[in-house]
Parts: sequence; C-alpha cells; structure tokens
Amino acid sequence: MTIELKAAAVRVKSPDGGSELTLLEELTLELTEQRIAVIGANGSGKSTLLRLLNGLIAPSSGSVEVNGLDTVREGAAVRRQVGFMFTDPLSQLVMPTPLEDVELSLRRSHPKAPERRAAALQVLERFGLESLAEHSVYSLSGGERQLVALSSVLAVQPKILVLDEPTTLLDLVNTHRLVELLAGLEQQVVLASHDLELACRAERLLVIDQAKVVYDGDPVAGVRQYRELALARAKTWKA
Ligand SMILES: Nc1ncnc2c1ncn2[C@@H]1O[C@H](COP(=O)(O)OP(=O)(O)OP(=O)(O)O)[C@@H](O)[C@H]1O
Repeated sequence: MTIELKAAAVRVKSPDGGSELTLLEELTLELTEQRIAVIGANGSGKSTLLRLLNGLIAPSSGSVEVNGLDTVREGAAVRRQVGFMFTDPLSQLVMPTPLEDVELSLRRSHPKAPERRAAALQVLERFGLESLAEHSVYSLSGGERQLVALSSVLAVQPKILVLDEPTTLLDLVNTHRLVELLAGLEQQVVLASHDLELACRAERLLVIDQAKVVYDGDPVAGVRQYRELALARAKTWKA
C-alpha cells in the first residue's frame, strides 16, 4: 500500500471571504507503513490530512495518490480502497439498524438479499455485535455505534482504513477491544488520535502543529516531543 502526497496543501477562503486560511501547508509524504498515527493539538490539521487520503477533501494544490490512483480524478476508485471512519459514528450510520447498515455496505459484493443478510450477520458476529443487530442505531451507546460504524466500513474489505479519533467515545474495555482489533487487521491503518498510548503502537508517527507536519518518525520520540510542545504552549496561555 502506498499513499503519496506530492506538495499537497489545503487552503480555504476565510469565513469573512477576505483572506485565505491554510488548513494544511504544502506536504510531501509517502506512507507505506502498516500502522501510522497522527497526533497534534485541537485544530492543528489532523482531520484535514486524513480527509485528503480518501478524497473527502481535494488538495488546493499538489496531489494525493493512493496506490497510484489520484484522489480527485479517480475519487470513487480511491474510496473503494480507503475505508474512512469518522469521529462521530452517526455521521456515517445511515440506516435504522446495525444489520441494515452493514447490509447497505455489502450491496455490491452480495447482490442477493438473503446472502447479504447472512454475510452482514457474520460481520456483526465478528465484532461481538450480533445481539444489537436489529436495535435502532439511536438506542445504541456512543461506543456501540462506533463499533457498528467500524464493522460497516470493514465489511467491504478496504485495503486501507483511515480512522479519525476512533477511541474518543469508547470506555476502557471497548478501547482495548478496538486496539486489539486494529492490531489484528491486515489493512494499512492511518489514524488520528489524542490517545498517546494508541499512537505509540504505530510504526510511524506524524505530529501536526499549526497546519504543518513538525515530526515524522519513531512514535515514542515523537510523543515525547509533542508533550514538550504542548507543555510549552500551555505555559504561555493566560486565563
Ligand atoms: N472548511 C473550513 N473552513 C474554514 N476553516 C476550517 C474548515 N475546515 C477546517 N477548518 C479549520 O482548520 C483547522 C484544522 O481543522 P482540523 O479539523 O483538521 O483539526 P484537527 O487537528 O483534526 O482538530 P481536532 O483535534 O480538534 O479534531 C481548524 O482550526 C478548523 O477550524
């Protein structure tokens, strides 16, 4: 798996329509590792970077390619390879129940309804969610919804999985479950998180600060640098 950013930058017009805001400064990167974590302060640009990876955001200049496919020109093909999990699972659970949501994901791979249902149930079983299959997604807890969203994304067997703060809504047990589950996946995984323990399990860490990648390398050293940066920032902040 190769994700390539070639001088990719994201700029938008500021809400007042005047100046231009840079959400991500020009970035050239080749991501080939199986486990990549992105950390950084609130508003630093993590989600912006992740959204570039499956074409949810187009670069304002430069390009992003996934296994040689351009995320703008070949967006649909890219999205078939790159599964994306949002921080808020309700932004991606579109069907009334977990079973129907996974069935929706499987509509291409399993065109016949009875087979689709059986396959969807198997997916939910794999995640220990079978007892919730026919519950309303609105009656599920935040963590349960997050696991359902993940099972829907993985149901189509993407080659790459991008997760935006996947443990934010999870309790400790479900965090451990998710961490183990991610560790066992064959997919390339790119995730943004404020969970520094989770970030340390990656092979490669990117630290983003004020729209710029300020560290790229070994996770343990990167987390140390990020802690120092955060501490220095906190000291300059006055209530
Ligand atoms: N469409 C937009 N127009 C203007 N500003 C935007 C737009 N999208 C994002 N931003 C701003 O860009 C910055 C980076 O946002 P981003 O969501 O990438 O941050 P983040 O690192 O994921 O933050 P968090 O940890 O809080 O989720 C933020 O200041 C955000 O307000």
